[in-house]
Amino acid sequence: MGEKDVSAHGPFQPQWRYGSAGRERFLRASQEFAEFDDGEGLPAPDDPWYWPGWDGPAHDRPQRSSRPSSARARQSKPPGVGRAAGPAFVGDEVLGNRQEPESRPVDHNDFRNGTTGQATSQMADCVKGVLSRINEALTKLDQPQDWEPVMPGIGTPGTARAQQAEVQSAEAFASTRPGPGSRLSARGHVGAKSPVLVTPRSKMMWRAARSMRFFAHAADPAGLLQTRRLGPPLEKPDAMRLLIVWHSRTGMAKQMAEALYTGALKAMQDMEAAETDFAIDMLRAQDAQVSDLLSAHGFLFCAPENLASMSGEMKEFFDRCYYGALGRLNGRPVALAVCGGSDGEGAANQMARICRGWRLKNLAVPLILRSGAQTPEAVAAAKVLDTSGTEKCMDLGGLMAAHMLLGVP
Ligand SMILES: Cc1cc2nc3c(=O)[nH]c(=O)nc-3n(C[C@H](O)[C@H](O)[C@H](O)COP(=O)(O)O)c2cc1C
Repeated sequence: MGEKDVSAHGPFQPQWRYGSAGRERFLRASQEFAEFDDGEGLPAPDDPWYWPGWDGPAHDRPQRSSRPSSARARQSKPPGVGRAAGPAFVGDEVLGNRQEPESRPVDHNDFRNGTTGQATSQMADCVKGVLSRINEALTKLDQPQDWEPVMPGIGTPGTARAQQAEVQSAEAFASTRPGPGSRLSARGHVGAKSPVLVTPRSKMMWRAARSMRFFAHAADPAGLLQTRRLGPPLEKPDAMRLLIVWHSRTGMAKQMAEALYTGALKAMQDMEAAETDFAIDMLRAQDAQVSDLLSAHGFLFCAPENLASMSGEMKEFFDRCYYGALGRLNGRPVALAVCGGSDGEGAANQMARICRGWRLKNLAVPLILRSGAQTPEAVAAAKVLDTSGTEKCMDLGGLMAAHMLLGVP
């Protein structure tokens, strides 16, 4: 069978499948459609919305039958009213924007007025109402810092307020965290200098960080495994470091630590080591952190004996840092200096045992100096380190510095 020759049938002719009755129905439907779509709102030839092929402007066309169409009958509209008078969209009904056709301004070229503009302002009012109701509910619930409805463009109910609430909640959280971690307060998150845009994403990130801190806090509530440096960055971060940690109540151990420092510095100068190559950090026990231990290559611990033990503050330093540094200091050199009234062995043994736990290499037997204080008055009095004691401490400090600078294994 050959290919069908469509040209043989001439131009396209609609085939009325249902005969004259079907054709009648089609024409009636077409007319109803034209009636429904026609009206005052139709474009004129000089209208930018007018396009060629349209069957001319409304006034050129024959008047339609005044018989209301079935569509109009359903909508109970007055006859002769065009499309613009009908409900523009369902939002009009919802927002109560329905107006009588005569009073309703229609300008298809100006979307700021007429249907679109009115509906938009109505919607904005509606949203504002919803936001104010949310605010009201939150105030009743007394948790405004957890939810802050913000809608840009139609009035932001206080970005500054949201920031303030966030800072408050963060500070409240930070204040509940004991230990060194509390210094990492919310100030780092919401800085006072730079403005912070509170967005859903920033809130999400902040809450995620808070959750992580919460779980970290739950896993290590006392901060015993805290290794991050708190405070200013290290000076000379690339240098070899000698760390002197000390505590003193009446001044003797402090002078011993200073003599240790002087001796180490002198050895460094004698060996012509550059300042950039060798750093000596002297920290009071309460200020020393795990990060200080980890960044040091050698240690001098100096403390008095109190009640046959090392002093409480020195013990607190070891307690606080022991597990955070455990296994990370192996093989580094250490030397101990202790002062006592008549003894000092107990404190020296305790510190030496801790250093063994850290697997530090003991460079010398503990230096123990005795002040001879026996009475309460003598114990409470300020101490002065004599020349002999100073020299011994300087020798120990110099020994440690030389050992480190020579790189003795
Ligand atoms: C509460 C207290 C307890 C002390 N217990 C001892 C002790 O058990 N054995 C000892 O030899 N000296 C003891 N002393 C004396 C101090 O160790 C001594 O005065 C030391 O020089 C103090 O060092 P500092 O000046 O650095 O604080 C004690 C002192 C105080 C205040």
